[in-house]
Order: sequence, then structure tokens, then C-alpha cells
Amino acid sequence: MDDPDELAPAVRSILSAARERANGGPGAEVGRTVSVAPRDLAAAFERAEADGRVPVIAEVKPTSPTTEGTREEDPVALAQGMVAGGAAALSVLTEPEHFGGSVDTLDRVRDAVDVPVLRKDFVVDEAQLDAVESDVVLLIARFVGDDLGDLLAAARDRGFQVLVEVHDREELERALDADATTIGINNRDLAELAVDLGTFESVAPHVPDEVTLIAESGIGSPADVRRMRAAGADALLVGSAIMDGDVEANTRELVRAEADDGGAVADDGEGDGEDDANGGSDTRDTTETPT
Ligand SMILES: O=C(O)c1ccccc1NCC(=O)[C@H](O)[C@H](O)COP(=O)(O)O
Repeated sequence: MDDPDELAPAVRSILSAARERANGGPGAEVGRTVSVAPRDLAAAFERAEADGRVPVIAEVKPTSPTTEGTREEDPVALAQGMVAGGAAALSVLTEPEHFGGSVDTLDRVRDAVDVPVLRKDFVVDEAQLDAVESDVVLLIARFVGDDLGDLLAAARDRGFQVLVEVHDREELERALDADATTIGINNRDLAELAVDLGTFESVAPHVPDEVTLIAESGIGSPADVRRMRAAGADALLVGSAIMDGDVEANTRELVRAEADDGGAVADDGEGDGEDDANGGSDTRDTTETPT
């Protein structure tokens, strides 16, 4: 794992709380091994594409180190609003101390909807995988270091689909070496917490086409959606922009970003990532494993 001193103080605190939970501290995971029958994430994306929705994973994110205040409504009502707005899947924060999440929230949300649900937490130890059932779990390459392959296998053994999050080329290489098939490129730099959509644009071309590729963080408008899609995103993970106001309307606006832009815009042949809201897959390196 990275030098902890390079991480933002909030992220160091998040990781230390995660380790405490993994090691039997407050909120420790219970002693059982979960076995999940997951809802298929890739199929959910395909269904969205088939009826003209941009595949969006809408995130139930009551608060965070980079947002002011806490959204106090029932997370189940928020989740149902997101699905009504066209979200292909949901992400539910289960980190309690910095994001206002809980495993109970995830359980209730997953019972109330029929789309796949991603558990968004900071998993650093296999024991954390057994805290709650979800359809997908997140592993952050930066935080799990050399344990990525083992944790990926442990998650798959339990039935989970796994989203491996990366932020740069080196992490992408590790994710591919570990045989990740669903990869998220996080536009948020966990060292500074700054967001730059250019991160996705610079890393995405090195992702093989067979990988399901998700753009994460900092997506705030239909134009951002189109920008990430033009750069090769199969799907988008959006939290803050959806949680800020009417979650159903916010989700719908992003999901319709391509339809409201006049539908799938033909590739302009410029290879410049502009006005290519066509699913973006032509902008990715489809033939070679990155070197
Ligand atoms: O969102 C934060 O403030 C944050 C701070 C420290 C570590 C992680 C953080 N976010 C986790 C996420 O991955 C985002 O919730 C997710 O990608 C959605 O991002 P956004 O749409 O920008 O809310």
C-alpha cells in the first residue's frame, strides 16, 4: 500500500477506522462467511443501454469528507427515487464514521430495489467482506496493495462481483494482473481529494475493451456524462451530484444525457473525444494490453 503520509488526513482516518472494524473494534464484522447470489451488473448496464439510458450507478451517500452537512432522509426512499430516475445500479456507502453509511442501510436498500447494489466501503481485510451481502464489492487498489489478488479471489469465492478502483496507470496494471474484469477509474485523487475528469481520460485508453469500465467521481452534469462516455466509460458512478437536491430528477437528467443531446452522436472521426457520445468504446485501446 502507499505511504500513508501521502494520503489526505480524512482518508488516513477512514483507513484507520476500517482497520479497527476489521480487527474487532467498534462496529466489527460478525463471524460468518457470506454467500451471495448476485444480480448481474453487466446485464443491468446492457438493459440500460437497450432502452436508451446511460448506465449510471447512483450512490446513496449521506455525507462525506468533501460535502457539507448530512442528508437525513430514509436512504431507502432515496434509493427508490434513484431507481425511478433510471439508475441501472446503486452504490450504498456502508462506512459509518465519515460517510454516514451502515450495513443495515445496504441491507434495507437491497431488499427494496431490484437493481444490483454495490457496497461502497474501504475493505482492507477479508473479514470485512462478511459484514453484509451485496451484488458488488469495491476494492481500492491503492489501499489493498499486494493483497489485491487474494481479496479479489476471496470476494469472488463468496459470490460477489468485484469493482476494482484505480487512479493511475500503475494501479491499472495491478488490477489487470489480478484479473479484474470490472474496473473503476476514480477521478478523485485520494491524496489531495481533488477531482479531475482528465484522470479518466488519461487512464481509460489503456484499459482493454473486454473490461467493463466505470468512470467514478466528480461527474456533475450531462456534459460531464458525455465527456466520460466519449472517453470510453461503459458506466458512471455518481454520488454528490445526485444527492444534491431531488435525487430522482438528478438521476434522470444524467441518465438521459445522450438522449437529450439528440441521441447517439455519430463519431466525428476526429479521435478527439469531442461529440462522440456513442458509448465511447471506439476510443479505448481494444487490442493491446497496456505496456
Ligand atoms: O467523496 C468523498 O469526499 C471521499 C473522500 C475520501 C475518500 C473517498 C471519497 N469518496 C468516495 C467515492 O468513491 C465517491 O463517493 C464516489 O466515487 C462518488 O463520487 P462523487 O460523485 O464525486 O460524489
